[in-house]
Amino acid sequence: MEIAIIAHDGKKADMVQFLNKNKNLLLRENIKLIATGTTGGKAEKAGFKVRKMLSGPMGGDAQIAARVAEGKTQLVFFFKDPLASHAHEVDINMLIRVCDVHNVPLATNEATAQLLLNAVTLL
Ligand SMILES: O=C(CO)COP(=O)(O)O
Repeated sequence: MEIAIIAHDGKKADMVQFLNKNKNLLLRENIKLIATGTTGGKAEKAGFKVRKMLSGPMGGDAQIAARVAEGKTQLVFFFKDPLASHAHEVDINMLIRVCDVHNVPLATNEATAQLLLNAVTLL
């Protein structure tokens, strides 16, 4: 299963904490992580193997949306910062829309991500 991880700057520390908390599951061989550039770099530093796309503002969200549309990414954890504005808001909304179009589970906060990941452990 390919899982995309994305975090806005104000949520990157939370994402790393979430990844570490769920390390046992996320390091399983059948789980592949992809990420927007900077988020992926942080995850790598924490010891995760991650396929990195471009940074979000440079098109990384759009690249992940394309993988969702192509059926390559099955789950998206997107820790959005609702208190910041983003130059690439259209890309962010496009990724959310593409997940809805293709019925791909998308968590936009940590609590939802944890619930989804708990469900993955039951698969
Ligand atoms: O901007 C982002 C998502 O919209 C995240 O991108 P980075 O992981 O490259 O910071």
